[in-house]
Order: sequence, then structure tokens, then C-alpha cells
Amino acid sequence: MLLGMMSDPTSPPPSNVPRGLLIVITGASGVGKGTLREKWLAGQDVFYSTSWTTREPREGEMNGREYVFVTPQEFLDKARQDGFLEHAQFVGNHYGTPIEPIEEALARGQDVVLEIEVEGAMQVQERLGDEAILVFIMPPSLTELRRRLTGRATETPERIEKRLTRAVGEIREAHKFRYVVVNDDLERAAQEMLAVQHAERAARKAPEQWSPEDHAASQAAQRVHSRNLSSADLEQVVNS
Ligand SMILES: Nc1nc2c(ncn2[C@@H]2O[C@H](COP(=O)(O)OP(=O)(O)O)[C@@H](O)[C@H]2O)c(=O)[nH]1
Ligand SMILES: Nc1ncnc2c1ncn2[C@@H]1O[C@H](COP(=O)(O)OP(=O)(O)O)[C@@H](O)[C@H]1O
Repeated sequence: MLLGMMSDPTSPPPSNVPRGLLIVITGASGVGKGTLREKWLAGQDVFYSTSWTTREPREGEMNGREYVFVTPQEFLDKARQDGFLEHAQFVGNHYGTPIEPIEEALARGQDVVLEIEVEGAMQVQERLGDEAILVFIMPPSLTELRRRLTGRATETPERIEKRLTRAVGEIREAHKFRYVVVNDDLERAAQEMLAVQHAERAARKAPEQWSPEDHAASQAAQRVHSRNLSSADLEQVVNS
């Protein structure tokens, strides 16, 4: 079982349904994770994990939809009960991924997608190893990241600066994740996410059972593998 801590001797025996993939997208605030996720997953029956947060809801956000909005006490209680797969602080607030719905979705064969910041993504990687598929979403440049954060108009200028300062450190960690997708052209980036998802599913089969589509997706996913990235490439993004 992927999330061994969830095993329950009273639960029914596992069925023959292959487990879903656990795909984690991470990257700086404002890089376009949410926008890309919507395009990539349009029409797919995946389980999107709704996080818990202590931050205030933005205008138009609904409790239980964008986030479960909780008090710091409620958050800490759940953390103490090991109710999160991962949790982290981000610019003064707590964010965490509730563990139970994820295990249930994976067990019924549904792919699960998390959209979380870098520290939490690293916790998932440490806890689950290779079974978690980590994708870092890279901005074309820091200038463009600033433009997107400013254009979204959800944060005060002071909070935008805090997010940008954090973004520099996050971008320098990109090589630690399996894939790096540059979100310059949204359509191309969404195609790359589909290729990664397809390739990871194909990787569970013996190569002699691969279809031509499996081979094509695997080649496309190799092109966005993080091993192609040098530290000079990362410095170029943070200095541009
Ligand atoms: N570690 C962790 N990060 C999360 C979680 N949910 C959201 N985040 C990340 O926390 C950061 C701040 O989120 P938010 O305040 O909603 O800003 P936004 O994502 O830039 O719109 C973003 O990078 C989110 O992806 C979570 O459950 N765990
Ligand atoms: N490929 C892209 N090109 C131009 N603008 C983009 C692109 N992807 C996202 N955006 C814009 O950037 C802003 C931040 O995107 P969002 O999805 O909210 O980021 P995140 O979820 O990473 O915080 C939004 O205004 C969005 O419309």
C-alpha cells in the first residue's frame, strides 16, 4: 500500500483495480499552477486534493472548493493527529494535504493531483519516494512571474514581494523534482503534463506491451526530465 499509515485491518481486501497515479505539481506562487492544472485535466476524471489552509478566503473563494478554510487551532489539531500527508507554512499561513481522501481515491484507481508549494512537495517525495510523481512548474523568467502575480491582483504589493523572494529559493530547488515543465505557452505546457501522465502510466507496463502512443509519450516526457536542467539554467531564470 502506497500510504502504509492508512492500512486498516477491518477494511475489505484490495481489489484488482490498478492504483491511480499520485502526481504533485509544485512551483512558485503565481507561476500558473492552477491555470495549467485546469487546462491539463479538462475532461479527465481525476481526484484533485482540496487542501486545508489558515489563510483568509479571497473574494469568490468557497469553503470546501478552493480550500477548506480553518483556524490555526483546527489546523494544528489535525496535524497532531497525523491527518496530513504533508503540511508547510507559506508567507505566514499553514497549508496541508488531508491524507484520507487521497488514499481512498488511489485505492479505487483514480489518479490524484496535488498542487502545493515546494517544501510540502519535498515532504511528499521523502515520504513516498518514487511512487510520487513530482513536477516543478517553471516561470519563463522572474519578470514574467512578477507580471503574473501583479496581474492576478489577489495580493498586496508587500505580499507579492514576499512571494517573489520565496520564489527565488523555490526555483533553485527545481532540479530535485523528476520533471520540470516551463509554463510559457500554456497549451504546450498542458501537452507536456499529459505526456508525463501518460508516460508514467506506461512505465507500469512491460515495454513489450507498449503501444506507439506509449512510446511517443515516453519520449516527450524524457524531454522535460529534470536531468536536462543545469544550475546555470536555473540562475538564468532567477536573474531574468
Ligand atoms: N505545502 C502545501 N502547499 C499548498 C497546499 N495548498 C496550496 N499550497 C500552496 O501554497 C501556496 C500559497 O497558496 P495561495 O495562498 O492559495 O496562493 P496561490 O496558489 O498563489 O493562489 C501556493 O504555492 C500553493 O500551491 C498544501 O496543501 N500544502
Ligand atoms: N502560460 C501562461 N501565460 C500567461 N499567463 C499565465 C499563464 N499561466 C497562468 N497565467 C496567469 O498567471 C496568473 C497566475 O496564475 P495561477 O494559475 O493563479 O498561478 P498559481 O496557481 O501558480 O498561483 C493568472 O492571472 C493566470 O491567468
